[in-house]
Amino acid sequence: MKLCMIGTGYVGLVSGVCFSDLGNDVICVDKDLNKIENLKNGIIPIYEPGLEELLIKNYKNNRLRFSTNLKDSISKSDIIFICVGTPTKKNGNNADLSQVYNVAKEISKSIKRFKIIITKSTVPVTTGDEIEKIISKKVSKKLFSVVSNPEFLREGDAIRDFTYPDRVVIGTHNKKSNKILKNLYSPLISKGAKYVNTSRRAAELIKYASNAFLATKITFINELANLCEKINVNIEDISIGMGLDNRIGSRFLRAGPAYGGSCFPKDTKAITATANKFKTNLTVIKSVIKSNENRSSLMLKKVFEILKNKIKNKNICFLGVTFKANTDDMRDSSSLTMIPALIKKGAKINYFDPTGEKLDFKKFNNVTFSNNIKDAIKKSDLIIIHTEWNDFKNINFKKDVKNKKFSIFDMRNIYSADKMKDNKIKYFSIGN
Ligand SMILES: NC(=O)c1ccc[n+]([C@@H]2O[C@H](COP(=O)([O-])OP(=O)(O)OC[C@H]3O[C@@H](n4cnc5c(N)ncnc54)[C@H](O)[C@@H]3O)[C@@H](O)[C@H]2O)c1
Ligand SMILES: O=c1ccn([C@@H]2O[C@H](COP(=O)(O)OP(=O)(O)O[C@H]3O[C@H](CO)[C@@H](O)[C@H](O)[C@H]3O)[C@@H](O)[C@H]2O)c(=O)[nH]1
Repeated sequence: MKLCMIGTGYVGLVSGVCFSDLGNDVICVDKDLNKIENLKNGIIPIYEPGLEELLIKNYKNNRLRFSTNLKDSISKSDIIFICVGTPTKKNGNNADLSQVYNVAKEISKSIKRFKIIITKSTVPVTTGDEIEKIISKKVSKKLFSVVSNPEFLREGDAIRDFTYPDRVVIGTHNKKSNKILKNLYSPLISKGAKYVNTSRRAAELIKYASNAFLATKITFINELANLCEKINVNIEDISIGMGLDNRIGSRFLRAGPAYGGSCFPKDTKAITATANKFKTNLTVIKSVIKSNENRSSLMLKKVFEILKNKIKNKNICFLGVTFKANTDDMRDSSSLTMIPALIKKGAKINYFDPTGEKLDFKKFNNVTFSNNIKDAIKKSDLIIIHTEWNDFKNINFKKDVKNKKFSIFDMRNIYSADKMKDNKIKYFSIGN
C-alpha cells in the first residue's frame, strides 16, 4: 500500500518506518523543513533504540521517503495517517486540535480518488466526525472515509510495541476501509495482535480510557507506597503480591516519582474535559490527576527531610532527568518541577542524563550538566536517581563520591536497600 504519515513526531516517524519495513511505500511528511532535511540524511530527531538502523535500511531501499510537500504526498497515497500533536490547550484541560483540523483542511484540497484518512493522533471522541465535516465541505463522501486507529506505542520500546502490539484498534463501520486496514495490519495480526473493529467514537475513547487506566494503576501503587513508608512494609512486595493475580497483572505497578511524558498527563486531562462536555463526571480520573500533581511536592518533602531542611548550597545530583529511561523526551518530566523548586531553596544542581544536556535547564545559573556519571556524583551531598536507566544500576558510590557524608534517594528502587545498609550508605527509596 502507499501510505502517507503527516507529522514526523514519535508516532508518525516510528509508524512510518515500521510500516515501510513491512513492505509498504511510505512518505513521511512534516512542515518542519529542518527535520525533513535531517531525516533525509539519516539524522533522527528523537532517541529511540533501533530506529536509526531501520530508517536508514528502508530509506536506502526506497520504501521510505521524506517530504515537506503535503499536497503531493496526499495525492500519491492510498491511506493518510494524521500523526500531528494534540497538546493540552493553554487554558484548561481540553486537547488543542488545531494541528489536526489544519491538516484536515489541507487534505480536503487534494482528494481526487478514494482515500482512507486515519487519525493516529490521540483525539477526543467526535473528532473523527469533525474531520469528516471539514473534508466533506470540499469532497464527495464517496471519495473518502475517516477512520480512528489509535497508537499504543511507548517511547523507548516503540519499535517492539508497534511490531508486536497486543491489539490493533480500527474505528470504522465502512466495510471497504475495514477490509483494506485488516490487510495492512495482517503481518501484525499473524504475529498475535488482536484485531478490534469498533465504531469510530469507541476507538477514540479506547485510547484515552487505556491511558487513563494505566495512569490510575501507577497512581494507585504510588499512594500505597506512601502508606508502606509509614508501616515498615516494602512496596515491591505489594506489587509482586498483587501483580501475580492475573486479573490485576504485574505491569505498571512500579512505584516512583510523578508519572510524566507526552501522553498520560495530557490525556488524563483531555478525557475529563470530554466528559465535562457531555455532562459526566470522571471522579476517579480527576483524583488521579490531582494525586499525580501532588506527587512532586511529596518527593520534594522527602528531599527536604533527607537534607534536614538545610538545602542552601547543598550539591544535589540528578541521575536522569527524562520522564523515563530509553528516551530523550522531557515532556512533563517530574524533574522539570523538582529541579527549579530545589534551586529556589538555594541548592546547586548537577545532573547527568545518558541522552545529554537539556535545553530546559540552560536558563538556570545553578544547574550544571556533567557528561559522565563519575563527574556528576563526585561532589554530591545527595544523589537523586530520578530515571531508571541501566547505566545507573552498577555505580560504586563508596569509591566515586568524594564527599563521605552523601545520601542517595533512589526514586526508582533500582538498588537493594539491604545492600546499601551493609555498605553503610545513607539510602532512601520509595515505599520502603
Ligand atoms: N509520543 C508518543 O509516544 C505517542 C504514542 C501514542 C500516541 N501519541 C499521540 O500521537 C500524536 C503525535 O504525538 P507525537 O509525540 O508524535 O507528536 P509531536 O508533537 O512530537 O510531533 C508532531 C509533528 O507534527 C508536525 N506537524 C504539525 N502540523 C503539521 C502539518 N500541518 N503538516 C505537517 N506536519 C505537521 C510537527 O511539525 C511535528 O513534527 C499525539 O496526539 C499523541 O498524543 C503519542
Ligand atoms: O510501573 C510504572 C510504569 C510507568 N511509570 C511512569 O509512567 C510514565 C509513562 O510511562 P510509559 O507508559 O512507559 O511511557 P509512554 O511512552 O508515555 O507511553 C504511554 O503513553 C503512550 C502515548 O499515548 C501510549 O501509547 C502508551 O501505551 C503508554 O504506555 C513514565 O513517567 C513512567 O516512569 C511508572 O511510574 N510506573
